Amino acid sequence: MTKFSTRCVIACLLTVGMCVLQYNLFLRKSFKFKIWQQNDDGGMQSMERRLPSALIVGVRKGGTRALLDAIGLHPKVRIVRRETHFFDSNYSLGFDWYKSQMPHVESDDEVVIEKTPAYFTNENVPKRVFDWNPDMKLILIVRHPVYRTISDFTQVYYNKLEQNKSLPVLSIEAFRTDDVTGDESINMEYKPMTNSLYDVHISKWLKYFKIHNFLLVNGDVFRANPLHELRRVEEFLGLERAITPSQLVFDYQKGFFCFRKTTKIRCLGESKGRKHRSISNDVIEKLSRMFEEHNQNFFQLINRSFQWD
Ligand SMILES: Nc1ncnc2c1ncn2[C@@H]1O[C@H](COP(=O)(O)OS(=O)(=O)O)[C@@H](OP(=O)(O)O)[C@H]1O
Repeated sequence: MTKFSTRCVIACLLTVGMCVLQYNLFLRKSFKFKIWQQNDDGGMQSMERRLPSALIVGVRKGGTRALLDAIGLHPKVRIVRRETHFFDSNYSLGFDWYKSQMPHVESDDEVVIEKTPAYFTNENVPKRVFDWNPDMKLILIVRHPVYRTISDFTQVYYNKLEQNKSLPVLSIEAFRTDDVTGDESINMEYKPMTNSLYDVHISKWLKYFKIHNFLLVNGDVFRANPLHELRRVEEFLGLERAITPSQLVFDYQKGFFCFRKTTKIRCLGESKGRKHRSISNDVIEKLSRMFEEHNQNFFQLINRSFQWD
């Protein structure tokens, strides 16, 4: 190659390099200084991640997954698909790790939201969340405690079945009998039962947060009429009403609502809404009696009541 053509190649490369640099600077300026990269579809995707400003903290089997998916229909909401378990199990991994789990955001008015139902019942979580962000928006979706317990028990039952372990019987696991008095009480070592003692768990949160940090979502109403509760969530998150009835599609076969973001309709997986283990009326009545006092305490703590008769 002659000296002249080498110079030409170098000049061309420099020009292309300058153009790429200018283009990047232009993108950063016009997209509020965020770093963008090309995604698989050829479009541009922001590389910025942001920690959540709202958490769905529970309750387990309350409808947390459906609520997360449904609020994710809102154009200004970015959801964290997997349960990060950051504030309970993965805290030692640090906030950089937590941030790496977050979705990409494109504008400052987007709300990032995460759900890990184990947060509600873990003793360490309230203080950790409060120390990090005392203004955190906390969403708690609760459900009739008796049916939540049966749902939790059903999940545990099928997990054990899959692992070829011995299968539990709810009436044996749920209660304890006092050797002296013969009185029966809740087995405080059995999680499907203790997870339903909402008063016990919310008390631990209220040592740090005020009740107005919480939005209480009625899981039984949400399941039958999601939009009713979604409007409350939109308001709580400071968002405009944007989720439309046409995005909530009832699937008659499943007996649940599915969610339409673009053209695709997404229903929840097999482990949600599966047939519950059959429980006798006697056991259901006993469960109701045992939860009654806890429910009343819970209503006092949250200044609201639910129809859980
Ligand atoms: N739209 C829609 N689709 C499917 N399932 C729905 C929906 N809305 C509410 N639910 C109820 O959600 C219950 C599961 O709750 P979670 O998602 O919180 O469970 S988990 O704790 O994450 O395992 C699940 O409980 P079970 O019916 O007992 O399985 C459902 O009743």
